[in-house]
Amino acid sequence: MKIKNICCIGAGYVGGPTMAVIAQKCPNLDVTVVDINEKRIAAWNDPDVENIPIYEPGLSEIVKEARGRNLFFSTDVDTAIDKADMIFISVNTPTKTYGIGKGMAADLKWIELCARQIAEVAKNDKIIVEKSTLPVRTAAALKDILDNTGNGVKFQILSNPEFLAEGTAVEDLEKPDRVLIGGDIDTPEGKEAMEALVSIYASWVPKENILTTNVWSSELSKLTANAFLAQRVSSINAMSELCEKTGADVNEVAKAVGMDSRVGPKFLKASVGFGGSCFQKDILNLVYIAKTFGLNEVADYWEQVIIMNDHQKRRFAANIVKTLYNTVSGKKIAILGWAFKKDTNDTRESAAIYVTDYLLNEQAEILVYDPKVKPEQVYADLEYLCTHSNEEIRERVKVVTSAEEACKDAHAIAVLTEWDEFKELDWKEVYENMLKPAFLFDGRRLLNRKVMENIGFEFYTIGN
Ligand SMILES: NC(=O)C1=CN([C@@H]2O[C@H](COP(=O)(O)OP(=O)(O)OC[C@H]3O[C@@H](n4cnc5c(N)ncnc54)[C@H](O)[C@@H]3O)[C@@H](O)[C@H]2O)C=CC1
Ligand SMILES: O=C(O)[C@H]1O[C@H](OP(=O)(O)OP(=O)(O)OC[C@H]2O[C@@H](n3ccc(=O)[nH]c3=O)[C@H](O)[C@@H]2O)[C@H](O)[C@@H](O)[C@@H]1O
Repeated sequence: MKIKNICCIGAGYVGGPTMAVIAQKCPNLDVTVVDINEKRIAAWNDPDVENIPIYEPGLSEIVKEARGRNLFFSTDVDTAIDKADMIFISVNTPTKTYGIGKGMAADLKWIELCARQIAEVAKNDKIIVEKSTLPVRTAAALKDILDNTGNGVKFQILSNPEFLAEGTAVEDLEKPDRVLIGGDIDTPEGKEAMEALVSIYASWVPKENILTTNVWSSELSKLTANAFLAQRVSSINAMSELCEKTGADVNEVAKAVGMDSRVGPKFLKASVGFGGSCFQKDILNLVYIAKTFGLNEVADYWEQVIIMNDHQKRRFAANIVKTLYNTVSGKKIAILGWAFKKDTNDTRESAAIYVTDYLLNEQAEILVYDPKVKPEQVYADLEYLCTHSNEEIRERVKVVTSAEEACKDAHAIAVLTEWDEFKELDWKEVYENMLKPAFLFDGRRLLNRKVMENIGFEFYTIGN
């Protein structure tokens, strides 16, 4: 099957970068990314490519090269569906906030809306690709909707989960460890659809890195991969607390453990807790799926990863309060970094939100600085928790434009995102402009204890 037109529904952190790279690598394909969010599409089309809505190193250059040539951004979803031979669904699948499965299951309403819209519009056979992260067996539900509400045209459903990490999206897309494609391996039409998608990726990914499986394995592999990664972070974070009690250093422990080739060195960095839009939501979803099958031990096992992560965020914040003589009421605390990791402007589930909320409960005055996050996002993140009134948040939280400004006259600093620029700060000057004793809490193991203590800081870090 020859694919000429591709459409992607959802111009977010996955749809945007993924389609930009496909368009760049396959100039013979026309790629249209559509979204119902007009502001987002306008930003993707902004003549100044630096204003595209997602910050990822290297992304603006790719968009500049491909946009208008064979990469298009539009709000006209129907036309894009109609034209496309292959449709990627890359819409959000957040945790449900209502009804059955509230707080655990994935909310699939946007996925279902896409399926119904595709069924209504499609006039010829199409390949539908699940790019969003979905519960295992979602492809069956999609097929049901498409086949029962469509115009009699044929749909092949593939699962092609995305493994990119934010901050390194372009690199991950250009050199993926693997591309996973699940499909109906038992029918010629299924195999043909899988081959069509394989041939797109094969334009730049070595064939041996393209893995094909049945559709259920592919869907479940994505949830499993995120659960394993998050579990490593929770495992090392659990050890960080023990290190603090025993005089061991978690970085040394991680290095010693990670040098075992069976364990490997990656994802063993102790931190204030993992954030990001997916780890928590995908594990909760896994827990929910296990529970629905009555697999309570399986569910409990994975839920512990989240429990440990919540504990890590809470104990970091509690340590600030305890160290500042058991009260932060009216004290200025500088929060350095709001994004959930460096090199992204994404703040979803960022540890900074929860640490700040905890400190607001204790009536602290908060000054936030992040090089890529806009003030409105900081306020929106805190307001979303509904634990403090909007007035209180705006009164107690100020978002400033430099780290120096945030730290001036502060009682304490908390480093919550590992931005490179925080390493390069003139810490001596920062120290001089703070109230004394000057407390510094490093939630990222970014700074050198000896150097900071020599400057004069009361220094606290994770796992040491
Ligand atoms: N953010 C990440 O790094 C990764 C995310 N994923 C998964 O990819 C999926 C998308 O995630 P993100 O891109 O981060 O989400 P996002 O929230 O940034 O983007 C989703 C977009 O879909 C649009 N949308 C929703 N319903 C629509 C509809 N019916 N028609 C047109 N547009 C619609 C929304 O307006 C939004 O702009 C999720 O399932 C997520 O779990 C997978 C790997 C990495
Ligand atoms: O499904 C997804 O959304 C994606 O989730 C993660 O990617 P992402 O959340 O973008 O970023 P990570 O690099 O995994 O970091 C997640 C969180 O864990 C933290 N982390 C990571 C690694 C580590 O050793 N320690 C640690 O605290 C990070 O600071 C961050 O807060 C996975 O790494 C991707 O493979 C996956 O595609």
